[in-house]
Amino acid sequence: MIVEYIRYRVPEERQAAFPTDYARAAGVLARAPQCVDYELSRSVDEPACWVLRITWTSAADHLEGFRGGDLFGEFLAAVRPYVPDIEEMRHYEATAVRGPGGAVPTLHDWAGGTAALERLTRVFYRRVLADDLVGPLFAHMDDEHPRHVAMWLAEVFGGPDRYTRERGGYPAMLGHHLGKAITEPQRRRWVSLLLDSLDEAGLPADPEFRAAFVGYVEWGTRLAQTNSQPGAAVVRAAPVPRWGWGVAPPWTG
Ligand code: HEM
Repeated sequence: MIVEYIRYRVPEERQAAFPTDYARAAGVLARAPQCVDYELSRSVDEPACWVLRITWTSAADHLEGFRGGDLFGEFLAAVRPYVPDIEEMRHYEATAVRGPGGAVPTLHDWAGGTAALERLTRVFYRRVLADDLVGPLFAHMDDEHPRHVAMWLAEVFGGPDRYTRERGGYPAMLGHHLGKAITEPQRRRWVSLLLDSLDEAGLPADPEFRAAFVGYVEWGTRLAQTNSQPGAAVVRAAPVPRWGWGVAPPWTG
């Protein structure tokens, strides 16, 4: 993906029409398969200055696919009056310097920290061991297993990266599932036992937290199940995933 920034300084006489014309152009971007997303912002310090950010699937897709395609004529018709007002038009590549700020709590902190996740996994594995369908898979598990899984969840949910530093990170976690041949009924039981444990462990019950939690667990268990099949083609090295709030950040009233 590549990000294009277009900076405009729009003279007084064209400022009123600019947002309306760009709303028309945005309708074209919304239909363009090369466009991932876009955002137009206006400067509060200098209201004549506007910045349009467009994320394209690639620079070539923008320059050849979009500009050479059927939609470009319609796009250009909407923005042509403002071409002389462009001060900068460049493609930028994202760097590793990125991440969420402190304004939105991590799922780890919202859950109550690592202590809350340890409470959850203690309750969960008690239920797991008593379960006829998944219990036998865990018959030989270590006493520390619940704490290790809490450590994994803590890292995934934006807490300390202790599973990576102390337990071998993603490759180690993958290794625990290889060859286990987890079935779909077993995966589903694992998920429902974990979800049933949330209330008993006293984790937050707000819709946003529970939706994010379910999203991760559904994703993670499907990967674990796929990777556990004999002969599965697995991704052997990867960082521990980091899971966020998705489209519904925490409701703070
Ligand atoms: C989000 C999904 C999952 C996560 C985050 C997860 C996490 C983990 C972690 C971190 C370990 C290693 C613990 C350690 O370092 O000691 C592990 C081991 C294991 N997991 Fe999972 N797991 C998931 C899904 C599943 C599912 C769906 C099953 C089966 C129904 C399963 C069965 C096992 C088994 C059998 C082990 C090894 C137990 C032993 O040591 O004997 N996991 N899991």
